[in-house]
Amino acid sequence: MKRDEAIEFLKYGDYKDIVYYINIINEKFEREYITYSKNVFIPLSKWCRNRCGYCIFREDIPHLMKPSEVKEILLKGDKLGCREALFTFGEKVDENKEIKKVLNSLGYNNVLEYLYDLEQWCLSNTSLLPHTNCGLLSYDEMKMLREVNASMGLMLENVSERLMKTVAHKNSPGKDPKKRIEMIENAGKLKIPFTTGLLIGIGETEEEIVDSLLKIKELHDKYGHIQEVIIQNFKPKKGTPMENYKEPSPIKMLKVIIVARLILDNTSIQIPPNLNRETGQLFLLAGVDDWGGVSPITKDYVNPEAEWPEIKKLREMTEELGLKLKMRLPVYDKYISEKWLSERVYKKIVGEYGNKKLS
Ligand SMILES: O=c1nc2n(C[C@H](O)[C@H](O)[C@H](O)CO)c3cc(O)ccc3cc-2c(=O)[nH]1
Ligand SMILES: C[C@H]1O[C@@H](n2cnc3c(N)ncnc32)[C@H](O)[C@@H]1O
Ligand code: MET
Ligand code: SF4
Repeated sequence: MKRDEAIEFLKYGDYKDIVYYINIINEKFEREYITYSKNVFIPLSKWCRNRCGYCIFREDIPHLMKPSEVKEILLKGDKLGCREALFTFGEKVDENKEIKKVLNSLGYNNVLEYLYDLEQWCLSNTSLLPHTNCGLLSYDEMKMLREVNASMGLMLENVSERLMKTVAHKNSPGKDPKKRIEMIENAGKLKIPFTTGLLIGIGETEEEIVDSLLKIKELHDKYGHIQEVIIQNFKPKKGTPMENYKEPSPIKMLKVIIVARLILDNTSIQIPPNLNRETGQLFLLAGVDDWGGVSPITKDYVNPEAEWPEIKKLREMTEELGLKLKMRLPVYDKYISEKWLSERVYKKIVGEYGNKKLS
């Protein structure tokens, strides 16, 4: 889909245009399965150097989870059949002096050394595979974490520089699209299976949505590492600067998903089911093929009000459309190879799941 056509459709497309494109999508993209990843969410620290206008996750208190707390969640998740350890936390939390002190007392110089140790422990002691999404990282930092991660992620959010001056990102230097694009590009150079995505409804224009998708496509064409793109709908949170902003309508989301599907070719498109309880099922009609991480024990700390549907419910929602629900690992099947994974993670996956079917 060309840029102009996509913008025109997002702005003026009516019900006939929507049906027209949905038909094209379903002729072109055959699907049998909709995937999800059974995970535990580990919010290592909620302090963050940024202050995004939409974020309820961030806390001023400089807190860091203890090793014992992290291990307890990992072991509990392991017992319940989870296969992903999602480490999502504030950006550059060791810029905070008190967090730095705690890290030093644990014997670490910085938070990524601590994270590496926890992820290493996770690989050695559980069947879970780490996925890190903690904001901006340098080339060398990602190179180090690649050893112990099955995949990593960073939301582009949007390619718009303009948003850096609005309530969404004016207090968040880490949301500068130049820096985010650089990190996604570095992940490609390092051959890290990568998750990125857009946050829809934070004051962006239709042009900016299309340009963000085209940028992700460009990076993927160059490196082949984007395993999935999350189309995340903004949900207003009480007490945040954007609490009175409207969330995107279901039709807006449907149109963005259509455009994403037609721009991104075969890259998976993820819709979080807890943020789209009523509408998620309809989005499958437009080419969504992944429900993302779903947890039986931990909440979505980024959207704490939005409960996870049970796997049983997710299966019903999927099967009603004649599709099948399939569990995946945090790394998509097509990236499970020595090219895309460290020796350690690759061997763990092949050894542990090689002859077993995930259900
Ligand atoms: O529970 C959540 N999981 C989130 N995840 C987890 C995601 O659903 C899975 O971890 C990946 O699909 C890997 O399996 C993210 C992962 C990223 O790399 C980037 C952004 C997100 C955003 C969220 C989120 O808001 N809530
Ligand atoms: C982890 C990811 O969660 C998203 N995120 C942060 N706050 C919100 C919100 N209020 N609604 C929906 N998504 C949000 C951002 O895109 C971030 O990168
Ligand atoms: N703080 C990181 C970011 O916004 C991780 C997700 S938000 C909790 O990129
Ligand atoms: S969305 Fe991420 S970067 Fe922004 S304030 Fe929240 S934790 Fe920090």
